[in-house]
Amino acid sequence: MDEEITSKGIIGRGMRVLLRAIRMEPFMFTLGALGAIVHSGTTIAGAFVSGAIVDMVVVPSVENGEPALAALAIAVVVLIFVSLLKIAGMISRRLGAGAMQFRLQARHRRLVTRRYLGLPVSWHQKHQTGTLLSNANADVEAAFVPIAPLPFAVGTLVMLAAAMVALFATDWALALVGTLIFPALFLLNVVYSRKMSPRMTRAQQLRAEVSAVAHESFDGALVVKTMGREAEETTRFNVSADELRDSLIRVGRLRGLFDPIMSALPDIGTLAVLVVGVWRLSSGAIGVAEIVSVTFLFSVLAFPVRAITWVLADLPASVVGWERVHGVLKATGDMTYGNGALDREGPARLAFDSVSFSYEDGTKVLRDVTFDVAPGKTIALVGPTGSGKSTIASLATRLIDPDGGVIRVDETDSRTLKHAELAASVALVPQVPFVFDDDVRGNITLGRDLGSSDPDEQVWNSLRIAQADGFVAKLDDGLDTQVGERGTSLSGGQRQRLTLARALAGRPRLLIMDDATSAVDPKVESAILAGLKDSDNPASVLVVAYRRATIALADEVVYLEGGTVVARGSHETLLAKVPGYANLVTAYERAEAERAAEGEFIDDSEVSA
Ligand SMILES: Nc1ncnc2c1ncn2[C@@H]1O[C@H](COP(=O)(O)OP(=O)(O)OP(=O)(O)O)[C@@H](O)[C@H]1O
Repeated sequence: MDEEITSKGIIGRGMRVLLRAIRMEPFMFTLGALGAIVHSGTTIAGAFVSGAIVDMVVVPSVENGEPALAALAIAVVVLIFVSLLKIAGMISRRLGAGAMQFRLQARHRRLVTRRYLGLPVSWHQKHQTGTLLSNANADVEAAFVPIAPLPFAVGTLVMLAAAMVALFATDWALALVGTLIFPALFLLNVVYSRKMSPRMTRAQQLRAEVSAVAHESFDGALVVKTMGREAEETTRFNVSADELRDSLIRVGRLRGLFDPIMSALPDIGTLAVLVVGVWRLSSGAIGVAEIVSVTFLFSVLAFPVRAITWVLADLPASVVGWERVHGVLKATGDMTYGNGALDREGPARLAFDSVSFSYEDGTKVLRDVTFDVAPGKTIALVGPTGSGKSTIASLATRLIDPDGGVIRVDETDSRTLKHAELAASVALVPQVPFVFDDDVRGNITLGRDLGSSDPDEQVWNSLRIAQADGFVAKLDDGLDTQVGERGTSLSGGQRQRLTLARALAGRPRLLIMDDATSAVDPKVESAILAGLKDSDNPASVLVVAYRRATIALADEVVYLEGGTVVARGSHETLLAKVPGYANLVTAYERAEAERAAEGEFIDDSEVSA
């Protein structure tokens, strides 16, 4: 994604981002821009009111030796009126600009996050989590930074145009100074943003890199600590952080060089106005009031002109941020859905019909896989590592789609089901359990309507079948106990059982367990499978199994080797007839006995009644 972002045509691309932002927030932009125009108009008016005051109050007072009180009173009223208008303009400009910027940021954070959830697993596997965090945060912010000064800049443009008209109306020689200074300001701004663009692009990329490295270090904290790699990991982070620092210093250095030049130009203008003005005054072409007005005009212009600089200076970062955000928003690979619906009651049927699948690298992982799980039956999926068991689990839950063949739930091709229909009937309990930073109840319900008059009763029911009710009852606050990042740390087996209870709480009609009870004591695992069969909502089960006891509880075994179904039948038949299967199960049994001897399931052997 990053390679596509170049500094070519940055102003044009930046303007397109701004126009898109204006189209998305027309009301707030209008409020801000109108406020800015009023502010600019009153600033120019202020310059000419000052000139008029010199002409009508100061000069007559000096000439007559007594204050021109009536004119002074009028001047005060006009000045107060102009100032009040200016204040109102400023408030409206700031409100409009602020609301526009923060609303756009919030909206795009939501869009990016929603897009992440919509994109398929394959897309996520290709993108680092740190980069995704940076897209949703730093990039969204950067994309809309120029929005804050945008209405001000628009107002300033109007002000510059009005100032030019006023200058020409006053005196051509003074107008000449303006025609030199104003374009020079623009030119400088353009040069600045051209030079800044590649520096900003690099800084933004490095920001994402720092975030990715940091995320990986935190995620792998356990490995880093146990392997004693803290120093190396810190160095890796420091290298990234130093690179970002240097890159930001390069940005700052350029800003430091251009900023003073940009503030100095209007002052040079003021100086030129004084020189030209004195010459014009001596030749009688203009009066003192005109010189005061124009000098005042140049001095009040110095600050607003910076607003244009702010917008242009932040354009490169905005373009980079926006293009990274847009990269996520336009990412394709979405799954398509049909209108099909499934029954809501009774165990479901799952059928794989000549299914083949390859990951993006092109190697075929599954070939012509055909098997079915009849309603209410438990099928054990057994096979050596890498034979394709997890891939079958992902296909059955439609995390991925097959390249060939059909997967049917009941009698319906799962690709023709409407969105979320499959999730209502089929639940996956993954290999690696995930516990949210929430209480036990929240982790089980996930905010779903469990369709029960007593949701807690249903939560306890699921915990019971998952053999998790015992340890949850012993937690200090029961279902209210915080688990996950902020709360109680759970053992591996407890996390697995909580994840299983979460799947069960949705009363699935088909349960796919992908090695989901590997950290659970074998006795507990058997109790779970037995409980599933006896439950009030019996489901069909496809279980990736290793243990003889688990396999023995299944109605049938599907044995995979190298992505194809080699045999299917009862455990005893396969044991007797398929040497590969017999070797594998015996090897598992030996490994299991070693794990038990090492006391691996010590915290996890409690079986509830
Ligand atoms: N995201 C991926 N991209 C590319 N190849 C993958 C991906 N996931 C798995 N594979 C490959 O697909 C094959 C099947 O993997 P899968 O995880 O389905 O096997 P498995 O039988 O579940 O293995 P295990 O028992 O070790 O969990 C393996 O060769 C694996 O390297």
